[in-house]
Amino acid sequence: MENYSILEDYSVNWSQKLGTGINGPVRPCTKLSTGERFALKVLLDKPKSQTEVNLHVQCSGHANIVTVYDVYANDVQFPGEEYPRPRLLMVMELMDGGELFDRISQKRGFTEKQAAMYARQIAFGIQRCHMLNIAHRDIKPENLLLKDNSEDSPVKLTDFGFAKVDDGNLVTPHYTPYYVSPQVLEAQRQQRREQRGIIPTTTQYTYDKSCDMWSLGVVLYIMMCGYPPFYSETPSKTITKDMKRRIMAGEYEFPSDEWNIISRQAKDIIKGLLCVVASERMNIEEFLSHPWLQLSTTLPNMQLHSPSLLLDKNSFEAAKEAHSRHLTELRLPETKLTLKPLAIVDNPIMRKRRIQNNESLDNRHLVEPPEKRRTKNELGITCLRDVIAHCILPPRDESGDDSRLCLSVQIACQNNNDDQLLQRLLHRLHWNGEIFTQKVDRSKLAEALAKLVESRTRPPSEEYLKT
Ligand SMILES: Nc1ncnc2c1ncn2[C@@H]1O[C@H](COP(=O)(O)OP(=O)(O)OP(=O)(O)O)[C@@H](O)[C@H]1O
Repeated sequence: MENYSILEDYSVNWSQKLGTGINGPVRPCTKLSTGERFALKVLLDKPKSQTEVNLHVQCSGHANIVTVYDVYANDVQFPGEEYPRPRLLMVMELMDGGELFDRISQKRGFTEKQAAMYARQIAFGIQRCHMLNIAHRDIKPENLLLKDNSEDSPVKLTDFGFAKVDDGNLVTPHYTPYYVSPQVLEAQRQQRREQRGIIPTTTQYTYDKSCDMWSLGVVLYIMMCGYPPFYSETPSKTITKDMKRRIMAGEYEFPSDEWNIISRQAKDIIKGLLCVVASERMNIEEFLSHPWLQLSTTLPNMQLHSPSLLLDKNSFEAAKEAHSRHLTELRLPETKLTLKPLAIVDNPIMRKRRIQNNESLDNRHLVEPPEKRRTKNELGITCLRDVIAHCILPPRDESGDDSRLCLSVQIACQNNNDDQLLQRLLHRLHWNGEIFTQKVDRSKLAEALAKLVESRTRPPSEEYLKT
């Protein structure tokens, strides 16, 4: 990143726009030393933009990702502004060919084979991101640009404004049941509970990479037929309730008017992508090795209907808008609330419930009935699992220290207060009852707790049952 003025290296055409997004126009610029033309994206210098630039730079340098050449941190004052503001100026390769779908709409004789060629290129771009453990999270027609106006121009992925390092992805093939670590199973178990909405947990999980695959499915579907898989009967710019229900239920069709000329393999690959259950959705490697993408395969040479249908600007705009909204919803889990375990909640409703359950303070000295002890044990285990999950997938907004982990351990201790094994294993990891006095090895902690949970959840042996 350079701190000196961009104008020492480039001349910027501030009045021309190559395109406009939420961050304002992308403008053309020319390198002074070579006369070469580039595209300039200007972002307010904020943490979110720094992440965008960072992740884009990391993924850059691949044939199917728009290359970032230079980044400048300059104070820039635009007309109407009272003072210059710190901005990041990202110099990217110039994509002169426009958006992929605009090109397709102009094509005569667009075939399945050509669609497969584009799909492969988009997938290579996604593969690059996923290999770096980066989820793009905004794969949509507007972010698929063509290098130039030639027939064989490559398509490239751009706009890393929603990209993030995907540290919570549990659905890649590395987690096949045979190789899965207990920690991952633990986290998956918790995630399933969370998805069913049964028990609120303190940890968040994401399926970001698999969201990219879903989006790829939508893009591919549109490329094949010209309309989106999930649409509302009355075209609207927002995502309707009915559309949402269909998306959630994975209800889409291959209407015969457009799809009867399309191969079974193409439909098969789309089904693999538009699979509602994220863990069963095709991942990028599976996608790229699918027979439909092996260009040696003989694909129907029929002219697809998509170009003519994409020409209907109104319905295409509505489809793009709806897909964008769905992407926003897919990204929403980040803002989920975190809730306290029930055991430590102390509010009037909980107090009343406890009294109704004969758990009032007066009764505390009484020996608890066995089923209540079992519930207590379950609660203790849940808290231990919360700690394990915290170690494996720390909450996104966790600060650099262990304070939230310590809180989670304290809660687990309170709910497992008669467990000597727990006390001993924590002691070995330098737990003083409140904090870890040395930097704790989270994977060791998770592993030790997983063993403890396992020992407490193992069914009684047959021998024991006989007595
Ligand atoms: N490298 C490029 N070369 C040519 N045009 C570009 C380039 N990058 C972006 N554009 C054009 O500018 C538009 C906006 O770019 P981009 O999507 O990166 O901006 P954004 O402000 O993040 O937009 P969004 O609203 O999609 O999040 C693109 O849709 C495209 O038309």
